[in-house]
Amino acid sequence: MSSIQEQTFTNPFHSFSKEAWKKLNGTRKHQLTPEDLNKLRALGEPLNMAEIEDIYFPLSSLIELHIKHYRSLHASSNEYFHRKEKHLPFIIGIAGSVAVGKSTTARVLRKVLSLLPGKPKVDLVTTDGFLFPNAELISKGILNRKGFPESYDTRLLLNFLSEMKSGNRTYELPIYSHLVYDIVRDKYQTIEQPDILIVEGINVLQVNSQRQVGNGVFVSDFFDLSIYVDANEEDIVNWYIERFESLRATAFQDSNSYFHKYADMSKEESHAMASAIWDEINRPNLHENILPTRYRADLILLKDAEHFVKEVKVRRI
Ligand SMILES: Nc1ncnc2c1ncn2[C@@H]1O[C@H](COP(=O)(O)OP(=O)(O)O)[C@@H](O)[C@H]1O
Ligand SMILES: CC(C)(COP(=O)(O)O)[C@@H](O)C(=O)NCCC(=O)O
Repeated sequence: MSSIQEQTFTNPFHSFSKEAWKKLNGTRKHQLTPEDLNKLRALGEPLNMAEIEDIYFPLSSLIELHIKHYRSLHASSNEYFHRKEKHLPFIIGIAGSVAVGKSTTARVLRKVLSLLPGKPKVDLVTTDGFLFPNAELISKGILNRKGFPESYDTRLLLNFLSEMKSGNRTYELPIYSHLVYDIVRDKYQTIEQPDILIVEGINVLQVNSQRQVGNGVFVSDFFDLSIYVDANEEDIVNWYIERFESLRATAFQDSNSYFHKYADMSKEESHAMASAIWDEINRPNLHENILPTRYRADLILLKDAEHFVKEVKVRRI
């Protein structure tokens, strides 16, 4: 008998080229305006209507199938247990590297899913709100480990998700500001009775370090569907460095920005600084904690060097 290390696994994913994927769209057509598109776009990401129609409309139709199945199972189990419980939110997890564009994927999905029949209420939560405040990271000596598993209050994240899946559907969550690079004091995001909840963050498919806080329960145990946003690492580093330079010229000029001290750097200095942050923090985190979670997802969106999805991998069911 071969050992686990020697065994090869059959690929459980079905791969679709962009061309094949967009043909799945069927007849679904949503109404999105140019203003909608502007609101969805993030710095440095050339999102366009074709990407939404070719990638996200078919994706929303697929998710609609999963939601129908989920609701029908809920109705059947209500009948079986002689209960009349209200449906619980359908929870979607979105993972991937820093700077890969998870937040844009999450925003676009929220928009297209909210246009589905019945106009479901879709809420979006980013796990940066579950980072410990800087003061706490500093006192633990781990400010330079921001984004690593130990920098998150995973217990709170698990508590939030288990409340959502227990029917307690209103919850106040902390908010993280990328501008001040910290949790915002005395400000909260209220999550109230969503039909669909999207949870986006680098850590959402991780299993190891959460063992001691979750009684063997992991964040992804609460997901009904999970997506990993993937790209070549070389492209992700370039996006990170280019974004840092664009932010230097814009957001860092704001005296409230944590990075304001870098506002007057030359382009070369800003490239060197972004590279150093990438090498010290984000690259090790990608290799140690994020990439190893990729094949735990139900669906992988693989992007090309221009940020457009070129391939979709779907776990066979
Ligand atoms: N230092 C910063 N100042 C202001 N905004 C930032 C900063 N760093 C990242 N952002 C913004 O925060 C959002 C999340 O970025 P990130 O966590 O890298 O995830 P992703 O790129 O996968 O969405 C992006 O829209 C990005 O433009
Ligand atoms: C807040 C982050 C950990 C990313 O969280 P995400 O919302 O992508 O889950 C990241 O943007 C970050 O701040 N990393 C630390 C190093 C850096 O400044 O890039």
